[in-house]
Amino acid sequence: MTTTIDGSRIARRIRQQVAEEVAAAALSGTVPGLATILVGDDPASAVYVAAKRRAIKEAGMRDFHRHLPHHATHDDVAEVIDALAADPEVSGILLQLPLPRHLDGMALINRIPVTKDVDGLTTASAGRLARGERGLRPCTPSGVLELLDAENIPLRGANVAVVGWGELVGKPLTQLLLSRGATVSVAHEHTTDLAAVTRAADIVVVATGVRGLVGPEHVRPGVVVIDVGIHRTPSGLAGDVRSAELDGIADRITPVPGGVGPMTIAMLLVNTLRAARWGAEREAVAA
Ligand SMILES: Nc1nc2c(c(=O)[nH]1)N[C@@H](CN(C=O)c1ccc(C(=O)N[C@@H](CCC(=O)O)C(=O)O)cc1)CN2
Repeated sequence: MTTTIDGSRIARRIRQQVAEEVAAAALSGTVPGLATILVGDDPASAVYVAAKRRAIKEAGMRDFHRHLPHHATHDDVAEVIDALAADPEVSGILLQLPLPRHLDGMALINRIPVTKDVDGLTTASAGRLARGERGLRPCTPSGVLELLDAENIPLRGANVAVVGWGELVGKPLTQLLLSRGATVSVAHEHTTDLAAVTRAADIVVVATGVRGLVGPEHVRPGVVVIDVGIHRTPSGLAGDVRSAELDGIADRITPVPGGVGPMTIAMLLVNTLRAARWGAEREAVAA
C-alpha cells in the first residue's frame, strides 16, 4: 500500500500556527509585512503571487505588492527593490520568478537585503545556508523537509537522492539535507545512470522540470518519493514523477497538486515571520 502525503493538510496546520504567532506579535506592536514583486504577465506567476498575497492576508500580515510591466528595465525593478529594502514596514521582499528574459534575475535578487530575503535566494543567503549560519532558507526545499518531518521520516543517516540541480530547489535542498545528516546523492542532466542513483536511495526528491521523468524503473520498493514538479497538461496538473505507476511500490509519495506546492506558500509565511523578528532584533540593537 502506498500512502499519499497530504501536503495541503500539513501546510494548513503551519499557516494556522503562523497566524497565531502573528496575532501574538501584533499585540506587542509588530505586524510582519511581505512585499511581492511581479514583473510582466506570466499567467502562472500571476496565480502564484495571488495565492501568496491571499495567504499573507489570511495570516494577518501586511501585503505590499508591486506590479511592473513586462518591458520594465533593470533600473526600474532595482528602484522598486531598493525602496522596499529601505521601508521599515516591509519585513520581507519576494521577486517572483521567472523574470522576463531581458532581466538579470540574480543581479536583481542580490539587491534584497539578507534579512528581508524571504525566498532565501540571494548569494548571501546561499552562503549562510552552506555555512550553517543564520539566514532565511528557500521555501520549497524547507517545505520538503517539513513534509518529511511531519511524516516522521528520519533524515540522519538516510540515503537521499536529489534529482535536479536548480538554484530554487536542488542545490539548497542538498545543503539542507546535508545539514540534517542525510547522505545525499545528486543526479542531474549529465548523470549517465539515473536509476543507479535513485535505486540506492531511501528517499527520492525529484525537481527537474521534466514531466514524468521518474517511474518504477528508478526506485526500489518501500521508497519515499517527493515530487516537486508541476506541469499544466490538458488533463490537469502533473509532476516529474509517474506517480500512478509507483502505487504499491513506494511506501509514501507526494501528489501533484496538493503535495509540495502548498508547502512553498506555508514556508513563505514562516520566513516572513522570521524576517520580521530578525528585523526587529536589528532595530533593537541599533537603538
Ligand atoms: N520567487 C519565487 N519564484 C518562484 C518560486 C519561489 O519559491 N519563489 N517557486 C515557483 C512557483 N511557486 C511559487 O512561487 C509555487 C508553485 C506552486 C504552488 C502551489 O501551491 N501549487 C499547487 C497547485 C496550484 C496550481 O497551479 O493550480 C499544488 O502543487 O498543489 C505554489 C507556489 C516558481 N517561482
